Amino acid sequence: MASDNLYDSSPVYRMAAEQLRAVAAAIDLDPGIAARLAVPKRSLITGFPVRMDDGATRIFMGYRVQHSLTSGPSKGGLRYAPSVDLGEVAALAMWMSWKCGIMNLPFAGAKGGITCDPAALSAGEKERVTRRFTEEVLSIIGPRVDVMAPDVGTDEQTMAWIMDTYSMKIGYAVPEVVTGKPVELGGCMGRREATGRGVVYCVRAALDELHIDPVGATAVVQGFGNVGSVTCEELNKIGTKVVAIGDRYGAIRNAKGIDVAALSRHVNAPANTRRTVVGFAGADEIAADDLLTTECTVLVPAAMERVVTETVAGKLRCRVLAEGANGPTTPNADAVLAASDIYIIPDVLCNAGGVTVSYFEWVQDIQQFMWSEEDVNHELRKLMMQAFTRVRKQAVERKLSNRLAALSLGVQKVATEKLKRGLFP
Ligand SMILES: NC(=O)C1=CN([C@@H]2O[C@H](COP(=O)(O)OP(=O)(O)OC[C@H]3O[C@@H](n4cnc5c(N)ncnc54)[C@H](OP(=O)(O)O)[C@@H]3O)[C@@H](O)[C@H]2O)C=CC1
Ligand SMILES: O=C(O)CCC(=O)C(=O)O
Repeated sequence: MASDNLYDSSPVYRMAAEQLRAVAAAIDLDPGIAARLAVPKRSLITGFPVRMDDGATRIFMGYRVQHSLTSGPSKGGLRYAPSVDLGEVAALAMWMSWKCGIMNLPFAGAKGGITCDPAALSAGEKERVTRRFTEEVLSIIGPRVDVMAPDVGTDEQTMAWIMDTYSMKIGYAVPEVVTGKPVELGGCMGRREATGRGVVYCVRAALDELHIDPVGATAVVQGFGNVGSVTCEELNKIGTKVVAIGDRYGAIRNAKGIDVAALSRHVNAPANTRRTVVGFAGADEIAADDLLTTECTVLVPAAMERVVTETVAGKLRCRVLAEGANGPTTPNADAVLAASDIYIIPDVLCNAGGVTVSYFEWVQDIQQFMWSEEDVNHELRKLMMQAFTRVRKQAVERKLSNRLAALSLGVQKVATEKLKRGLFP
């Protein structure tokens, strides 16, 4: 039977909806609330024209999905990638709601995206795409409505263009309309590093629980962008060697440990136009398909969704799966992993450092009082470890997997707020 839910054509959205059904069953969620939470509050779809460098006009598809507005302004990143569609963005928005709930942040979930390959756009084209998209979503964003941040394919510069476009419309500077912007424009110290730092705080806590010394442990990381590269640096700081890293173009391996600083220089070298890890002299190239199944203590997917499939799950050779990316593990893979001794740190907890420091940034911009990086990192660690403890307590007391425990805390918080506001008279 054809579905009347227009998000359902996306496998990523179906995966998020399946997770929600599993949580609803596990915590005996009110069916009316469960049905409400399964569908985003509102979505804006826009096809908009941009003049390209060669003079041609190209139409881009952009999306902003606000999963909920119950808990405060909606919050979540903006993604530029070829895979972007309505369903992917809706799933990511739903996950943001649960993530903000787990972290006790006064936000609801949102996400946005533009279908494009950012590597194929010039800086000027990217700026025009960003500014035009901002104009298109102007009526549904704002510091008290919906606050964007970076995600795959976007960065501090993208946020600066959004802030500028919005501020020009309002007539004065509104730094709190986005987070993850340059520090010079009201950005927060440590926001760029926050997601990777949070991942490694969680890894450290998991290794402690498993009585594994991080010194001498090994890691494999998929993705060497914002989250992946900082995760590698932070893993090195706790004594864990990164033995394999991959990106869109391939993967590399060095059993003695990859020199992360040298790899960053290789990736950012002007001659490396694809900014890829491939070709790095300090490691051997391996088949991209072999990356996730390389033997290691900690595996960190930090790229895209649904990479740990049922087949891959059966071949994993790690002790800890730390989900830096959103949605890297499919529900079928979860079923396989449940029968293994792999310790999963689920995405909605593991990568929550980014939105947590975004919250600090929003607070600082509103108060016009900026914190030191030391204060930011101290508060980040405190909130991440409190959430980690809450999730583990829920898992142990309710006999749930870490994923169901984390999701159930997030879902329950949003559901309680909805019920208290009296949406079901
Ligand atoms: N930025 C943030 O603060 C947060 C990000 N996340 C999540 O973390 C993940 C990574 O985001 P972020 O680091 O910001 O994004 P970036 O754009 O900075 O980096 C993405 C990385 O993933 C790689 N990649 C893209 N597609 C593939 C693929 N098909 N196979 C292998 N590698 C691929 C990219 O390679 P290449 O450069 O070759 O394209 C790049 O190395 C996403 O799931 C995002 O939603 C979660 C919380 C916060
Ligand atoms: O920092 C933010 O507001 C959102 C980060 C994000 O997009 C995510 O956690 O997936």
